[in-house]
Amino acid sequence: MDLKQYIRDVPDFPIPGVLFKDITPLLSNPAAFCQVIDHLTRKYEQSSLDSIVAIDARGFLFAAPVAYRLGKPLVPARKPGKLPWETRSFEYSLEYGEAAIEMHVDGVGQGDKVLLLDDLLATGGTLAAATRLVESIGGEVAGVAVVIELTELDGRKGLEGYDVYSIVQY
Ligand SMILES: O=P(O)(O)OC[C@H]1O[C@H](OP(=O)(O)OP(=O)(O)O)[C@H](O)[C@@H]1O
Ligand SMILES: Nc1ncnc2[nH]cnc12
Repeated sequence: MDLKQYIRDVPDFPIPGVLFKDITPLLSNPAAFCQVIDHLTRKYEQSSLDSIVAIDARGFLFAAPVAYRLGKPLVPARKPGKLPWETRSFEYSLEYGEAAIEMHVDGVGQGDKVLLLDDLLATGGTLAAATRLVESIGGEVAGVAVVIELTELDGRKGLEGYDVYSIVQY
C-alpha cells in the first residue's frame, strides 16, 4: 500500500507558504494506520529500549499504539503548561513560529534508552529540542522515528549523530 495516497497536501496552512501534510486521511483508514503501526513495531521490536517518548500532539497518535505493541512505557513530551508535575523545558523554532516542549523530570530514568516518536520531521527543531530535553534529564536517545520526512527542510542536520528513521519521504 502506498501510504502517500493517505497524506493530503494542504497549501498555505497554518500560514501562507507552508504546504501542510495532513495525516487525517491516514488516521481514518484502518488499513493504512495499521500499516504504519506494524511498520514501526517491526522496526523497533529487537531494539533494547526502555521507553517511547511521544511528541505533542500528532506524535501521540502513533507513539501510543507503538508503545502498547512493544510493551514499553509511554512518556509524553508536551507543549508548555500541560504537564502537572515538575518539568524541564526547551525552547525552539518551528517552520511556522516559536515553540517550547516540556517533559516531567522523572519521565525518563538515568541512562534509559529512549525512542523519540513523532508524526513528521520538517526543520527538525522539535525533535532536536526533544533530544536535548531527554538528555538533560538523564536519558539516552537510542533512536528518532517519524512517519513523514520533508527532506528539503533538512531536519536531519540538527539531528546529526542520532539514528533517524522515516517511513515516507517528500
Ligand atoms: O521539524 P519541525 O520543523 O520542528 O516540525 C515538526 C513538528 O511540527 C508539528 O507539530 P506542531 O507543534 O505544529 O503540531 P501538533 O500539535 O499538531 O503536533 C509536527 O507534528 C512536528 O512535531
Ligand atoms: N509542512 C508541515 N506539514 C505538517 N506538519 C508540519 N509540521 C511542520 N511542518 C509541517
